[in-house]
Amino acid sequence: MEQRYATSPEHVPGMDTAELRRRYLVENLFVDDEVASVYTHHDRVVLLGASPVTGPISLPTFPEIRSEFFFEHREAGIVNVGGPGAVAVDGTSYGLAHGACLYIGRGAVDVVLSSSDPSEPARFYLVSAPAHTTYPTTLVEPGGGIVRELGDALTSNRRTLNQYIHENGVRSCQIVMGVTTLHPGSMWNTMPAHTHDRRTEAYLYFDLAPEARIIHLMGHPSETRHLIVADQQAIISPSWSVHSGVGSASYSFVWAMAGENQSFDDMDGFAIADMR
Ligand SMILES: O=C(O)C(=O)C[C@H](O)C(=O)CO
Ligand SMILES: [Zn+2]
Repeated sequence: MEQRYATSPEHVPGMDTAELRRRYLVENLFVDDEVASVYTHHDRVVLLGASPVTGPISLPTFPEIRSEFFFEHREAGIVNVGGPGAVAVDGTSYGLAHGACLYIGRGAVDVVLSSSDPSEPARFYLVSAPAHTTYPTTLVEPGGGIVRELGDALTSNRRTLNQYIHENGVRSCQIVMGVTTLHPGSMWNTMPAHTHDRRTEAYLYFDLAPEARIIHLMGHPSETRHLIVADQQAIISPSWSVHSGVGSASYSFVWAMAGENQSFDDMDGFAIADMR
């Protein structure tokens, strides 16, 4: 499991492109028949990617989390960004279509990930945080949860948010998770941008054409930097960082948060005119 220690906004101005990418961009989450994992010390969030091709993958535990099994002290949300697949949790199988979300509560022992068709493998993206109690493992179908329409075609930011795991829906200890899909012709996500100093957030961009890229903005609003991001790559966004992007083609992204509270609207917005 790759370890990424926490950073502060004062570190960012001194970083070159390679260091920004090494600290905040997760490039290779999906390797056939493997589990890739990154532990960020921002709110102790774990990002994990699994792509079962030749057979099912049993979710391992990792020495870095000092747990007998992965969910001994943790919970997670999983979104499938690949072909259809299934996740079996202690013997109960949940089918995950492309874009579906599964919440797995603390205490699940045996988690097995599989693809329905090896020629179109599932790609399971998992975001996990420490959990103090157990909530029921629950599946949300693509397009489910609370739906919010934001932005306007005239400002190229019309988008639909599906809130899957949140305080008024599928319950969790810390994880808040959903998917945002840009409408045709709209390219800007999360603009106007915001921070939420009480939560770390991670984005995973998906359904982006292979040759297309996202220009993702990060950093303190008064000192932003950008990352050029390809399909199925993730961003770690510390609590002090804006997280917003513009695509060179249409795309969706999984957003997930953990931290002090689960209040989606607890954010501090910034007009673009005030950003640097
Ligand atoms: O398009 C958006 O705006 C988002 O999806 C915003 C994220 O959900 C987010 O940043 C939540 O804090
Ligand atoms: Zn946010």
